[in-house]
Amino acid sequence: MHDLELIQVGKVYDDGTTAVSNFDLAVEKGEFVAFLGPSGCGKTTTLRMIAGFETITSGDIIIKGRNVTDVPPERRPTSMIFQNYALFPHMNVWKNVEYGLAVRGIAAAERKRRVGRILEKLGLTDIAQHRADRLSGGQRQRIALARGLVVEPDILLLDEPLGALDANLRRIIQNELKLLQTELGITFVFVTHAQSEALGLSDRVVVMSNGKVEQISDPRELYTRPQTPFVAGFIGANTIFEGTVAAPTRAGSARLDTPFGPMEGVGPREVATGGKAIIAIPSDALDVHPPGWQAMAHNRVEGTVLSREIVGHVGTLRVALPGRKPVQVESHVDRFRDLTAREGDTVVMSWDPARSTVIAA
Ligand SMILES: Nc1ncnc2c1ncn2[C@@H]1O[C@H](COP(=O)(O)OP(=O)(O)OP(=O)(O)O)[C@@H](O)[C@H]1O
Repeated sequence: MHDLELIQVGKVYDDGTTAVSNFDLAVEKGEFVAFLGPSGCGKTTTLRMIAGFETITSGDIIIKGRNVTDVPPERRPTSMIFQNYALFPHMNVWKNVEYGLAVRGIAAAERKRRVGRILEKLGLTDIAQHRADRLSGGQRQRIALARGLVVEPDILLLDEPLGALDANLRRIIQNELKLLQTELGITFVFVTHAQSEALGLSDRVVVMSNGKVEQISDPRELYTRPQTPFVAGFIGANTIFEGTVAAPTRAGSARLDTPFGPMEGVGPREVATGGKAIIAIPSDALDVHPPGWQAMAHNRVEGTVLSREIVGHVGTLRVALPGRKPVQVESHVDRFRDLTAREGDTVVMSWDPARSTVIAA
């Protein structure tokens, strides 16, 4: 049995805005799933529908085998943590964390036991008597987390919980969050528009655009095998060429005719001969050679070096091609050492067909 299932879930707001359509997802117990996508794509709406704060217009939401579509938020086995934490400013930390238990009618002795335990787990015991509005962003975030966890939910829903923190604190709390999730074995559903956060923390990422699911994959597959043009453009730093499918050359791969010559890549999805398609190449899959390099007749593109930069361990080369935006090659600095090309030089870029993906456009 899944912890959470969304079956063809849709949401049309009263003013006619379609926020989410045909959303299908099944989440295992203990999984960490992130909803990732640009602003307005429907992430928060979906999370709020799971929590029960928003009604759904179509489909069903099943939690642990039970259809909760008509169950109010306080009777769902979920807890939600908001970006602004929504703490009671005048109450102390203990009271903030205890509140949800009191609302649920949990007896005083049990409340004391649970609050004490969760404050200890999150390192908040020493500030239990401090007022919430006198605390730092990191402390407030932990209190919000304690408040969500103290009710012992099956599913913790987190809406951009780290959005208000500075980069350093964000990293620290990301680590804590991941450790806590692994330790408690609770299912986490996390909304973010920060790609690194989604890819770094989750077991699976749901990429959304315009209220629709584009792809549900583990982070690695999202990087290496985008399934839609949107994902290819949104995740990582892919170079994308447009073309027409010349022939599915062999099982699982396809060849495209493009303005930059023939290109071959893995085509995990059905792509019809003669149809429009794109090929996506991760920036670190590109090899750079001197002009005149001819070892491959396909998957080779010639351009002019615009810039060459090394920051830490990463080398970046920007290469201009006629009639399109520059191509970015990223690589570990070691691979750049032997590269003599400088600004203005002609280079040939090539890549292994197995590392590029053909997607129907
Ligand atoms: N109460 C509402 N009434 C009408 N439209 C709404 C309402 N809330 C959200 N929307 C619209 O629904 C769409 C999805 O919004 P939602 O907040 O779910 O997106 P999001 O991906 O979470 O965005 P963000 O990252 O900016 O929070 C948007 O077009 C938004 O304007």
